[in-house]
Amino acid sequence: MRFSRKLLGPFVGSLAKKLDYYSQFQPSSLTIQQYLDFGRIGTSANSYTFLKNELLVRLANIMQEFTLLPPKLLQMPSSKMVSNWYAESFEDLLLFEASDSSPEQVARFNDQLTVVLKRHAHVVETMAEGLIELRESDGVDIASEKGIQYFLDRFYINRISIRMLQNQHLVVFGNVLPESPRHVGCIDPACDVESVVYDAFENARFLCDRYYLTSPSMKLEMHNAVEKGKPISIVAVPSHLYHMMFELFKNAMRATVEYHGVDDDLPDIKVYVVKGQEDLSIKICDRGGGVSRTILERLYNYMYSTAPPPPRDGTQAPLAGYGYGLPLSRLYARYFLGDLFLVSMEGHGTDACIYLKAVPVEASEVLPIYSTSSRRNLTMGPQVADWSHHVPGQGNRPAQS
Ligand SMILES: Nc1ncnc2c1ncn2[C@@H]1O[C@H](COP(=O)(O)OP(=O)(O)OP(=O)(O)O)[C@@H](O)[C@H]1O
Repeated sequence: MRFSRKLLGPFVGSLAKKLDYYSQFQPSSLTIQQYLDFGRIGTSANSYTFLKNELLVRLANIMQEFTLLPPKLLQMPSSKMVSNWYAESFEDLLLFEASDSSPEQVARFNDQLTVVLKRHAHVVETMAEGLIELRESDGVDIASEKGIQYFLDRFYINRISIRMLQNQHLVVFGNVLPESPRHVGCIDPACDVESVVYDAFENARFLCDRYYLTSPSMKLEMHNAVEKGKPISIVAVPSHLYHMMFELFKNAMRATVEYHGVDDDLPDIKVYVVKGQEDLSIKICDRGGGVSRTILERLYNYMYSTAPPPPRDGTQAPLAGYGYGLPLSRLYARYFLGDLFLVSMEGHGTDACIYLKAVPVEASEVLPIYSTSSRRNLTMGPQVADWSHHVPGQGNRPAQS
């Protein structure tokens, strides 16, 4: 039975009850090693049994948080579309709740997963449109903006994790072909970091050349501190690493060309890749003029970009657009307990650093849990600052109660 969503709030009736039920459970974090082991020795029936429950749990946890977004944002056409997609997918997967794990059921489930993956393909852009619609219609107050920022980090990392589970199952046990015979699902047990770096650089350079008719070169240094002199490889999802590198290269190239001008000799982008016992570290250094500390704080904000907005008809792949490159890349890094941050010197350039866990048993999924604290953070107002400092241009104001 389909639940009617047109008349009431986002999630109503029996759907809301099922959401309440599944959101009581915490998502089960897996390590890359567990993904790998299961991909090698698991069976499709076991994978199906785990997934049909885990997907409902992960969806329910985030859908509950969705309902706590500012009502004005939930009323925007694009946000409504996204919430409908989630409700439809949750209902689609509920159909398998009580079913057995016969090969016919598993095949039906795999077909359903394909539909769900396709339905959610444009969630990021559509949610971004929802924010633009909100800004254009009404503006956003600081309390709401903080809550939205907190939600989007959780929403997108949840989405990354759900797609990981689905893709992994469909490649290992369904009809989707792996990228190479070496891959286990979407994981490469011997991901060649150098070739991912080159791939990302060349593709970013292609966009940069097309947009500015020039682009900086790259100087790459690799250092394997674990197996001296050997190429660096790690167990990783190459598409995630590629995504981060591509976004950081686009930013470094844009900053370099805009700071030096198209006619100048452009300074190289320097890249260092080091594999240690615990971390794989990558540093991308540009001389694109850097940013001030005030601006640096805002760069992970989903509502911040200095680039003109991308065309809405999708005609041309822009070099920069919604301002999602950095926040999303940081989520890809954090998803398996890595991190990404920028160090900048205004007037000179920026270093972007990525850290990934080099040991697959330590690379554990970071997943949002719907809880009292998440409810509070989503709905809380701005924090009252308890430090005294002079705000330029505002004079000395009486303390606010
Ligand atoms: N290396 C850098 N040097 C200087 N400024 C930077 C650098 N990296 C990012 N920025 C600034 O941060 C802003 C946000 O970057 P981000 O990658 O999140 O979004 P974007 O590049 O504007 O758009 P897109 O969504 O296409 O990535 C950029 O618009 C730019 O002003």
